[in-house]
Amino acid sequence: MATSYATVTWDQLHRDARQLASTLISRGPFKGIVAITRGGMIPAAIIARELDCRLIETVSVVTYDEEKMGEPNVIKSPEAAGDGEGFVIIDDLVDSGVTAQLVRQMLPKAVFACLYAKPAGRPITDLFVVEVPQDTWVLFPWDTAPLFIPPLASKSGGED
Ligand SMILES: O=P(O)(O)OC[C@H]1O[C@H](OP(=O)(O)OP(=O)(O)O)[C@H](O)[C@@H]1O
Ligand SMILES: Nc1nc2[nH]cnc2c(=O)[nH]1
Ligand SMILES: [Mg+2]
Repeated sequence: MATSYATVTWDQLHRDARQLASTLISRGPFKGIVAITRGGMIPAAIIARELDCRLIETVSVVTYDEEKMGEPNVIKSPEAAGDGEGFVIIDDLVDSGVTAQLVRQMLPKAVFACLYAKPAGRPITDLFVVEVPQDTWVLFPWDTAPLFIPPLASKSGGED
């Protein structure tokens, strides 16, 4: 169970995806992108725009039910990417690295890149943007909504 949470805003995610794209430029050109659904799809769309890449394949791996980890289950394979040659795999993050490892086995010649990496998954990546502590759960913009917080001085806010 995570001991803390890190919230990523849309702005931050966009900046981090652009930074990943600028690093990927020197590893390309790429024939296409393989997005790991669902979390990799928005980062992949931003990177595809920056790299002027229009061939996007997906691979669907179901590993987590909310914060609970289970056995990874591949429900769609990345047929169009062959053995991965000329492709870059994009995900939002690596945590244990189980999802990344499974996809790398399917696409051994692809480059693997993600926005955020926890220490256990970091060695499986070729590229990532920000390292996150292992016990922190990353909250993505699609997981969250702005919430009203009462002022400290209000009767219902602040100290109990
Ligand atoms: O390194 P791991 O421990 O395998 O965890 C990382 C994976 O977990 C999350 O996906 P999730 O399975 O929650 O599915 P989603 O992308 O559809 O939300 C995240 O998007 C990564 O794909
Ligand atoms: N949203 C989210 N999904 C995950 N899947 C595995 N680790 C994480 C995490 O830190 N945040
Ligand atoms: Mg995912």
